[in-house]
Amino acid sequence: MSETRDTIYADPLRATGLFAFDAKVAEVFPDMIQRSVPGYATIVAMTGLLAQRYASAGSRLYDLGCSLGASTLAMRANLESSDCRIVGVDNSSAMLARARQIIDADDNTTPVDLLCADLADVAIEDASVVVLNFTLQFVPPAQRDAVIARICDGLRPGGIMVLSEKVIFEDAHLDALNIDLHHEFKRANGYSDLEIAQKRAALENVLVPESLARHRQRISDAGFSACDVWFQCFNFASLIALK
Ligand SMILES: Nc1ncnc2c1ncn2[C@@H]1O[C@H](C[S@+](CC[C@H]([NH3+])C(=O)[O-])CC(=O)[O-])[C@@H](O)[C@H]1O
Ligand SMILES: O=C(O)C(=O)Cc1ccccc1
Repeated sequence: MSETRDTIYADPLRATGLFAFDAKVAEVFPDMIQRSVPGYATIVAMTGLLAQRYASAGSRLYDLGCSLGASTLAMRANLESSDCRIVGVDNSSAMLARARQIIDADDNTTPVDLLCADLADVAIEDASVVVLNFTLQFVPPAQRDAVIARICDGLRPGGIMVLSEKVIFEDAHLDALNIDLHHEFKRANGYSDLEIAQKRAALENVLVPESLARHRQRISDAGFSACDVWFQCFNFASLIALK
């Protein structure tokens, strides 16, 4: 299937207001995220391998902020444990409507429940794998401690959380360098300086990145026994946390 190209920020007249996961974004999302997030395809694919290793029989696997279900599909394709269910959660009805179509077209039979809800309100129960792939960065910072603590509480012992995020660097020079390298990555993927600047403005105070040290502290405070970065490219990183 050919992907619809993301031109949302190409025209100065069309750039209005804050970034939102509406129908226009849902339509171009696979192209947008692939051209905007270095390592995205690798992170999604490796999430499938992590799920294969950590899923336990009869447990639930959560994809929080599932968008079109990329991580859900990667986990579903790799699962070897019996009687698992995957629960995809997203608060964008436009994203979930498309996710439903994509998941129904997949011939794997592991059950997938899709919930249109705020991930902060969803019960996490009897989980072996919880994935937040570039989602916590959109949750208001004041809610983040409680979200990660509830995930830890809902995981079985031996379970895993995969947390992928845009991050900031404590050193101002490294921060500026990595932001610049990310913009170079977007330019190399065909985005113009105008598109990069307009999207950056739209994401201000909507996508709120934190440092890896902040994430590690929160994960430790929540009760996870171990955590570390398993992937990083510029200011995009993914951590695994073990219960
Ligand atoms: N509070 C919230 N509750 C539920 N969903 C939310 C919330 N806030 C934002 N979202 C949803 O989180 C998703 C973030 S995109 C995830 C990509 C996906 N994981 C992927 O691997 O393709 C990442 C990005 O676009 O940078 C969007 O679909 C939002 O609607
Ligand atoms: O495009 C960016 O600058 C990003 O930080 C990544 C991103 C990807 C998709 C939606 C929102 C942000």
